[in-house]
Amino acid sequence: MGQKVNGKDHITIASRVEMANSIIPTIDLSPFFKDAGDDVKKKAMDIIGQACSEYGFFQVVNHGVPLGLMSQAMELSKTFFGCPGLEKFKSSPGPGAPLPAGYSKQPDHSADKNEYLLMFPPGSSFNVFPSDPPEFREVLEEMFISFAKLGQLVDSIINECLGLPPNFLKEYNHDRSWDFMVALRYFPATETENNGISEHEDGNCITFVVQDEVGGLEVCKNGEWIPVIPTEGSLVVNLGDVIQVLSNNKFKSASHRVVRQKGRSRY
Ligand SMILES: O=C(O)CCC(=O)C(=O)O
Ligand SMILES: [Fe+2]
Repeated sequence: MGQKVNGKDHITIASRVEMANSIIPTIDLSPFFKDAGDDVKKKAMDIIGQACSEYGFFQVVNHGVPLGLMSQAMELSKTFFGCPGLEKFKSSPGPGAPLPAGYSKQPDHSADKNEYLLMFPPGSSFNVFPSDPPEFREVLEEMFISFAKLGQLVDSIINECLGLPPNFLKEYNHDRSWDFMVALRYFPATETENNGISEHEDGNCITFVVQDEVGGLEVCKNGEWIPVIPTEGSLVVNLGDVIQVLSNNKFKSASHRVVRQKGRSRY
């Protein structure tokens, strides 16, 4: 009997260690930007396919979004969210948008403790931009265009990983006018709670996340929460429900959440 208990304990500990060691895979996308051989691309696609089945999440480096632009957007975002509330509310959403484009703060009763600035594609009549910092709008618009390009590449990779007919996802997603981008600031945790965004799955195809060094994004795998460790310059790719359904559940739309740290905002 003693042995049986030991055996059981051993399995429990082993699986805990395995979970703690789980790392969301990082893939180098540079082969897709140059004339690399098909075998190099295939290797990258195999890892992406496996990450999509196992986690529904992966990270990418050499993704084509300029690193200088990413850090500039992050800095400007911190400057904007550091402005007084009255200033920020000058960019509150206008009427009629399907999502609140412009600046919003979660209401006090919400379990999610964050504020955000949401935008649709550059040129959308719904967009509302702050005038301060002055370069913010231009940088956000550039980021948007850069992410849209990366979105096309990732769509084509996922398309091939799933063995869908050529250009299936491109045609399926031909209307890009409802793509949106959000700059978020999560407030520091308090003594009693640390929820930034409650556990959820994204309902779209693909989400890209740039998180600062504070981190806090966690992905659920087999009931365990795996932190997505922030690495400078890398981007997180998160598959949503549409891909899970189109893949017949082969690829996951994983539950994820953001936990806040004490004493620091997270962007
Ligand atoms: O801020 C993050 O890391 C993730 C945000 C998120 O999950 C979402 O906006 O759907
Ligand atoms: Fe999400």
